[in-house]
Amino acid sequence: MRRIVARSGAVPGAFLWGLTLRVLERCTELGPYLLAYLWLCHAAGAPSAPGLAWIAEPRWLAAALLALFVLQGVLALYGQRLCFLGSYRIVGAYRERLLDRVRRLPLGVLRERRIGHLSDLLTDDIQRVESIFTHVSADFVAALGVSAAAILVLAGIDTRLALALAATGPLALLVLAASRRWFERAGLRKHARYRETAGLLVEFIGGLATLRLFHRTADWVARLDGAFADLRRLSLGIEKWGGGPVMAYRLTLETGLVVLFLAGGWLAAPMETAPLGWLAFFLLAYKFIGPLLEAAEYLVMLRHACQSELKLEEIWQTGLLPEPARGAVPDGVAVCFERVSFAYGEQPVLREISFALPEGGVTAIVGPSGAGKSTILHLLARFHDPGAGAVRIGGRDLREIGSARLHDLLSMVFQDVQLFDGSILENIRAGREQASDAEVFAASRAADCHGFIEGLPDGYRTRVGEGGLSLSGGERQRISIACALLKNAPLLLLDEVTAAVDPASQFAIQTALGRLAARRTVIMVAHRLSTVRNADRILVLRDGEVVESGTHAQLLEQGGLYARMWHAQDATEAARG
Ligand SMILES: Nc1ncnc2c1ncn2[C@@H]1O[C@H](COP(=O)(O)OP(=O)(O)OP(=O)(O)O)[C@@H](O)[C@H]1O
Repeated sequence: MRRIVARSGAVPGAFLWGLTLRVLERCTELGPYLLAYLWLCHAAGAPSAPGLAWIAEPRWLAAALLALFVLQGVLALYGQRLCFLGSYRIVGAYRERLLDRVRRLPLGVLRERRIGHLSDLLTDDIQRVESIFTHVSADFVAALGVSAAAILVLAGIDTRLALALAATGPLALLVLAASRRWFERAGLRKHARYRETAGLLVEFIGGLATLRLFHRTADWVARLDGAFADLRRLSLGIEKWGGGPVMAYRLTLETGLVVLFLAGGWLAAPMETAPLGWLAFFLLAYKFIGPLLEAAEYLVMLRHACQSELKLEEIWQTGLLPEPARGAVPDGVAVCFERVSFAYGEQPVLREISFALPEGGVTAIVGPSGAGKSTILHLLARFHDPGAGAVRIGGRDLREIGSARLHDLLSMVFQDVQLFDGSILENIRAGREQASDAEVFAASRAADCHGFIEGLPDGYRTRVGEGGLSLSGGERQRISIACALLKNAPLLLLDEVTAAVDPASQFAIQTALGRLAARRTVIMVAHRLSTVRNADRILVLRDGEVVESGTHAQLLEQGGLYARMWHAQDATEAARG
């Protein structure tokens, strides 16, 4: 909770006041027992404490009880109000800062994280964290508070018996503390497995058609069954072992009553007012143990909420890219990689790679799968910063230019275009918010998507994305190209945009790209070499190094990797007819 308050930057004053009032409210529960005890002492003829003679008068006793209940009501009202107000203030500020953090996460990290996982974090997990403040913590602290007050009152009646009653408390706490770390680790293990299983499920559903065609569904179902069985085992383990320590805690606490009896017997005549004193003592003993047992239940809820907080903490621990206070202005968009190395975790992808691309024209990056082609585009768009070396645009290091200015300079079209939930018009206009309808239509015509959009029932107002119309890969790509055209950025990065579309769409996209490439600097990653033969220069990448560069004709003449890849693709396409 301290970490959440610190991350939120909110002042926890109201919340702490609320907590205090809630603790006081619960402490008033002891009042009737105390009054009854004092009254019984008086009735039994025990000498009453100075100033407590009024206890003999039933009307004063009734008035005291009434005052107590009114006080309890007032404390409950203000305590809850302040707790809720303070909680929502803290969690609201925390949520805002968290969203801001997510917004500033490196694009590479956002691409790696599954959307589902992030939205779970920002909805379910944050809600669980919210519940710590709004409900669980106040009840938990109030329960601890009333227990503490009860044991103090009991100590006032008889210190030795109070000590006997509380003797097992530390042991009970030890049981809980010992199990905490285990519970956390088990929770994180389950969380990791859950993420893997969710990922497998998404892959399975996405690739179901292909899997069926290749009769591979049975293997996948077996794999998924294994993952679910594992998840079930981990979940049961958590419930079993997570609940176990809480049971042990309750048992150890309740043993305090047994110790109390033994101590009572051993001390023989412990109190002058026995047996009335004994009666009051046992009633109050339950007010000590009862809330502590309640607290164990809140503790289970707290532990689940702590799991969620730990998951959210991952976001805070993910480093942000350093951003300059004022981004440097590059001189044009000539690109230069200077001895750039990059690794995903431990896996090196680019090794001291250097090349320079002049402004204007089309550069294609080709090479075998996994060579690091997309990674070059990702570094250029500053999804990540390089581990070593420098990526420059217009002579300035991207770290000096800063992400905001850099993103103004470039447009990127991916192979897997994600359109957001909204109309087609809004999706294209994302390229330039101020663009008029006429400019959007012009960009769509140039991207060769105006025709099919006009053919849709609601035209440009047709909704796409989640719950909307599903478009083909080629159609989505042309919309994305229209968006890039509208943005009119001088540097264009294309990541295998024609890899997964049919020849007709490929032709349409190529034509649109041709328009997009005019007057711009284009860097494209391509698998199909036929789509890059007209590029002004081609970089051939293998194992994270540039092994060849030149035009299509020059590279064919060199007879190296490019030439071999070209002939291999040529032969495949010829065989396909
Ligand atoms: N987010 C990531 N986390 C970990 N490894 C990654 C990540 N993205 C890519 N890689 C790995 O880095 C290597 C280079 O990936 P990259 O996508 O740059 O290659 P590529 O040449 O574009 O490959 P392809 O043509 O198959 O798309 C690959 O081995 C890939 O598995």
